[in-house]
Amino acid sequence: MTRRKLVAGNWKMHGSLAQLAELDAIAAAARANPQVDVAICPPFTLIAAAAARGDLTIGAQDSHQNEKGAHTGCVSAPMLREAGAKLVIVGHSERRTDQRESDAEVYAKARAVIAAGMIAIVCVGETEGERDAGRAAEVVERQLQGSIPADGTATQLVVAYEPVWAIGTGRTPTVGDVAAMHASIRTKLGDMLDAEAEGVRILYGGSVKPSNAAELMAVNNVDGALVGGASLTAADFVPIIEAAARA
Ligand SMILES: O=C[C@H](O)COP(=O)(O)O
Repeated sequence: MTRRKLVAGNWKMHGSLAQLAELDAIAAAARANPQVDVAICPPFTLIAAAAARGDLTIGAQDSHQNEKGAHTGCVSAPMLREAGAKLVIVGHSERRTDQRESDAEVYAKARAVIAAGMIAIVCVGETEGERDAGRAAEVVERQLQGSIPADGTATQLVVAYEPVWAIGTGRTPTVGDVAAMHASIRTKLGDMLDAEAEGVRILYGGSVKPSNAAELMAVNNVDGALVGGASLTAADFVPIIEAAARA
């Protein structure tokens, strides 16, 4: 099956109204490479302004699992959609660590995002210690089992494999390790989602740069990238979009 590649930028806790100027060149690259889906996920405060700027797909980095309620400081999926978000990252390893999010919470958040009519990008990935102990595949399988809503459709569900030790470090797994993990994720999705699994895009994330994007995007079952640091400027992000378009 042919899956459209998705290149999503996660700005994390970076950015400002002034930095939204970067989106113009990113949007131009998205228009020039229509075979690739492109998105930027800025902080909550910038979503509405980013979405109002033009036709680039804008996402969020987290969502609460409830539609509304007494949850000070939180933002719900319907609120994100109203602000202009079309997709939401859930279960990023930084939230699993910093906010101690469990698989069950990530599952509930993914369901809320899908129920609000958006795409959920569910993140999974092992720590360095887990990989060194030979437990990477087992850890990722457990995260998938606990975090992925089995009632989702392929069009509203994306998985991002992000080895924690590769995030922001400049280190990446070998192409062979990426291929093995993405194949194992595809198999697990098949067990959970039956035929729907073939359409689910599996992104690779963790130190994706212009210099390594082409080889990563060419790996079997790599359907795009979730990019952190290199998504902050058009100069770095556009070549990654172009590499995905060529893959
Ligand atoms: O969500 C993005 C990832 O955490 C990757 O971040 P990075 O590209 O800065 O390593």
